[in-house]
Amino acid sequence: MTDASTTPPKTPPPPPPASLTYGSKFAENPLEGARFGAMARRLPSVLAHTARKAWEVDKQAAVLLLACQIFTGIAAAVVLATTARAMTHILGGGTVSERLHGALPALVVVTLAAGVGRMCSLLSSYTDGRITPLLTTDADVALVAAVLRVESSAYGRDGFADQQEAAEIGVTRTRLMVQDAQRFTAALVRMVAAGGVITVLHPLLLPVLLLAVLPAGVGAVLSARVDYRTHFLNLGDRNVRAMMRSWSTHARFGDEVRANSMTDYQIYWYRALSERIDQRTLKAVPQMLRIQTASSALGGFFLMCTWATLAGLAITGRIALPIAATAVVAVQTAVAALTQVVIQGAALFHTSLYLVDMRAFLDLADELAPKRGALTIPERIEEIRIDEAVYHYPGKEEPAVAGVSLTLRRGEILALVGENGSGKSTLARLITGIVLPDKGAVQFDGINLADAAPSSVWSRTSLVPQNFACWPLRARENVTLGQPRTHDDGPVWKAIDAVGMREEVEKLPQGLDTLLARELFGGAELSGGQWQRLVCSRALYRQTPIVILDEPTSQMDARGEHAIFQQIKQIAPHCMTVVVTHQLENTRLADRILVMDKGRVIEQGTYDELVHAGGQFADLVALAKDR
Ligand SMILES: Nc1ncnc2c1ncn2[C@@H]1O[C@H](COP(=O)(O)OP(=O)(O)OP(=O)(O)O)[C@@H](O)[C@H]1O
Repeated sequence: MTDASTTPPKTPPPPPPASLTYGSKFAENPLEGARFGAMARRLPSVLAHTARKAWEVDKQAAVLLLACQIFTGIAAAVVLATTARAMTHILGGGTVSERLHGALPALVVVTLAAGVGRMCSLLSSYTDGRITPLLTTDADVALVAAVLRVESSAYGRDGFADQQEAAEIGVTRTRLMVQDAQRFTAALVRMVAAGGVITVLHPLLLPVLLLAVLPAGVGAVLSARVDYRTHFLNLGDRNVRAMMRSWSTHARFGDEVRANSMTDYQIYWYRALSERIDQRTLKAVPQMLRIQTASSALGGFFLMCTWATLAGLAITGRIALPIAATAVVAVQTAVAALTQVVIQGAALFHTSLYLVDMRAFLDLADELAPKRGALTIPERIEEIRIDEAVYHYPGKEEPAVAGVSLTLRRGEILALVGENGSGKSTLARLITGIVLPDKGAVQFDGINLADAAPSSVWSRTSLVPQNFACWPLRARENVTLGQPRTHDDGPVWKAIDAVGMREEVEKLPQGLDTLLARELFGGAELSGGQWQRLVCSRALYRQTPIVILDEPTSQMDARGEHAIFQQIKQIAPHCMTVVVTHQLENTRLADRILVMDKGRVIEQGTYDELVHAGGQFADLVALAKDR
């Protein structure tokens, strides 16, 4: 028996993942309100786009694909027309052997034409196999390049991540683009051929036949709409789920997850989010069933009407028996082709929706690419000047940097200090030209960064960011990344020596050639501090006139930190150095310290001046000592 008063309270269940809904101008599903006609009108442009893309990546295969489509149509027409001739003989007068003998040439032609048709279909699959991987890579690379080229501020823009996720689906769908287009045009060509033959046999058959297939077309388009709507509603959740999956299953964060007993919650969270996505998907299933049942029933009814019309025409003697027999084959061919036209047309339309998302994202990325000037920053820079710079992050009311002015000269070391969120990293980003101020200006030797080519600006800067990437590349590339000079390892070792990492790198299984990713075959892993030293060595290797170090030694031991600050002193005369740090003792080496608060500079001076000034800096130094 348990005493209720001593039973520990039951832990409440964890909250479900936050429900993510669009609340922005991207909240509009482009399909809402789109009509059947508008969708049908889109198909030619999708076909033209596919053909253009196929032509760009493999001209030979594109021509072969086109030829196959034309020959498929010709073969289908020949099969049907020649079947009519064969039927005339088979159902005509004479003995069986005489009738067969008469029909033989036509039957040979039918067999040959059918063989050509089959051959064309095989060749089409072959060309699709040649074109599709190239097209997919093209789309994938275009997407990665577009994301890499946008202004950094775009990442924080409303809806950017979701639009990127939608575009990613577009890349996946590119795999189906050629196949859908090829199947659609093959069916269209077969349908035109069969339709032509049927019209020649009797003009009444074609309209009845069209009625039989139209419901399937409408059904397929409606299904595509339901499917896309589900996809659209799930977009935000899927985006977060993908991020969560990548973080929670990454080896690098494995310890944090386990030792903080996050595992069960993460699984619960992941499952809960997946179930929410599933619920939306499952909601669409009965809708799909209703659409398909209605379209099949209607289509079946009209098909019966077609057969009844044909029977009526034959019974009343308005078409001869051999013609009626040919019409049976032609109707069957046309029904199959028409069904394929509508199904493949809907599939193509469906794929086009995702391709439109991809195109829209690429256009957006284009729009968000730097629109700065083309001026070149000289190799040697004497002065950085910031005039009343203000910067707001998208969606934030308070500016992260609220009117900062400063001048930094060659040979100077500037330290930025202040409490969390005071705007130090943002000011460092402004100095590096990663973001441009909303108001005011940042100038390198009189050149406003808004007028300079970004690549020219960044070829003059080295940045050790607060959160750096541990690139799964070889040790050498981790130093030279962004500035590869692989013909000689001398400068690489010099940079590695400068951060005191030679021994560790030499001990790696393949030295500089070691892949720094434990999770990949043959890879090795560094400690947090060793990674940070390597990132600092990259900044030293670049030998640029501007060096920005945002908490560069936060993970280092005393020896590492000492080595880095020695290096900073050593390179300082040749460049302008900005160090963001919370280790106030380290600011002693700075020529000037800027103390930031709420995006403003509230104090500045040398260490000795500030420590005796009785301001925030002195307070922070006192707090650091009072531990
Ligand atoms: N990418 C971002 N998007 C939106 N707001 C941001 C972003 N980065 C920073 N901020 C906001 O800008 C303000 C200044 O941030 P910043 O990173 O410059 O501060 P900091 O002084 O470097 O802080 P810390 O000492 O914690 O590194 C903060 O209020 C922060 O929330």
